[in-house]
Amino acid sequence: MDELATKLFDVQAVKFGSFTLKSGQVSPIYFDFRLIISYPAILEKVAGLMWKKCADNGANVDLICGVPYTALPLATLISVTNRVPMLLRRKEVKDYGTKKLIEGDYRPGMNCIIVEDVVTTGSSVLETAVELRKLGILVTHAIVLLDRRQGGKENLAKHGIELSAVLHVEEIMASLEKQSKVDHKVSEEVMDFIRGHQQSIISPNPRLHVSLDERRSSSKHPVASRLFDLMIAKKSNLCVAADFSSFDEVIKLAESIGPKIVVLKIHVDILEDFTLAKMKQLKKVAKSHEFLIMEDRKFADIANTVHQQFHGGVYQISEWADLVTAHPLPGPEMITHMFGDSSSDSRDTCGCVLILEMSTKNALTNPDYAKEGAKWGLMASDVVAGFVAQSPPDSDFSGWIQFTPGVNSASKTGDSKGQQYCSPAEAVLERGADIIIVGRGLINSSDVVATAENYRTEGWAALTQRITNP
Ligand SMILES: O=c1ccn([C@@H]2O[C@H](COP(=O)(O)O)[C@@H](O)[C@H]2O)c(=O)[nH]1
Repeated sequence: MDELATKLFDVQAVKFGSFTLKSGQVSPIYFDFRLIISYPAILEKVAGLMWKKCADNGANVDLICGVPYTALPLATLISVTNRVPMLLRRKEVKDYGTKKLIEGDYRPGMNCIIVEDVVTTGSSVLETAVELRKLGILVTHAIVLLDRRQGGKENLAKHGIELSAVLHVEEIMASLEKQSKVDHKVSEEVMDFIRGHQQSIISPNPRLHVSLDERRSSSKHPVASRLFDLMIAKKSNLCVAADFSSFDEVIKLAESIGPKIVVLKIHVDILEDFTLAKMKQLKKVAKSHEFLIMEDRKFADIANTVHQQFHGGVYQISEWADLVTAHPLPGPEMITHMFGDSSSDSRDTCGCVLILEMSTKNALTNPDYAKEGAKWGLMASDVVAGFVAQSPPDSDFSGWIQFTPGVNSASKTGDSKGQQYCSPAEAVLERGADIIIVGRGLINSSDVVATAENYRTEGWAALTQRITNP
């Protein structure tokens, strides 16, 4: 480390004086690592140490991505030397061609390590992580040549990113002082500045503050794309849970509130008078009022059984459901194979909605469960259109849609059987809901049309507020 610190000082990649940083602060030390490209031996040494740090930390690496621009040569060298594929993040979108911000070959669910030269607050690393996460790429580690120790490690940890640094500012100062490159006074001045300038950052969540149009273009499932279109066209994020035992009641409700909703959710197995002919009738209503039908089947068996439950039996769910819920409990293979093989038509006509968290008190769906389920969902982006949750999952992806049940404006607590409720605004603004699911709060009201309009207005206003005022 002494050798590296000296080399960086000698080529003036570490400078002392008075420097105005991006944040406006005036710093007594400046790291100009752009210079390293003029010294291939130093570049090679640094890239080697960074990759070693990464390997020592046991990070899972499928891809690496450099933060533009200074870290790009470092990332390229690491990529080529270690045969690890690289992604390129653009700073600005081109207004021609593919208009992509991230270039390269990737699949959702892949682990990407971010490579950076210097971290102060961590904001540049986070900006890159946000863009990668929008595409379903997992980002849990970043590797940096120098950590200025001004809060970056802590800030990134809050966003699920572990930062590893080859050098820390106090090591550089100690080393340069030991070798009489700087005197003790300068060293003290630098360390006082570092201690006095700890900074935090607030970061946009990858999904919560992105426009629906933009999310629609990153969505990977045709049913999710259709749902984004409906939300935009109908200015609605309302899904109604039509939990009646009579199919005629469901159809009557759908006819009256159809213009206000984007999804009608049913439990087909509680309908006493289910017939495929009545389902055809409901499909007609859904077509004319433009809403999707979600079967809240909550599949949770082995893939072979779920496949039969989905396609067969008396309900023939695959014939009519636009969305169907499933627990990730049985594992990723069930999710991948539930609709059949990759050529199955159902993959385009029906989207799986994974239940990552339940709304009930004492549910076993804890954060680790939700995190793992979300990861599996990302790996099956041709099957999964969204998820049911009470908070944004760790592995978030802006092309997915979050459905949040347990919404009821009239009850602050819940029912007497474990269900918990919150308001539409709380569901959207605090819990990350894109779509609010309202059941008894609407279907038991005396004027379902007026109540649907109230939920639609409140839910939509909250969603608009969240997008426009991050
Ligand atoms: O975690 C979950 C998952 C699904 N639900 C379903 O949503 C509705 C809620 O009905 P309310 O009358 O508004 O309580 C119902 O169909 C549940 O099966 C859920 O509540 N929680």
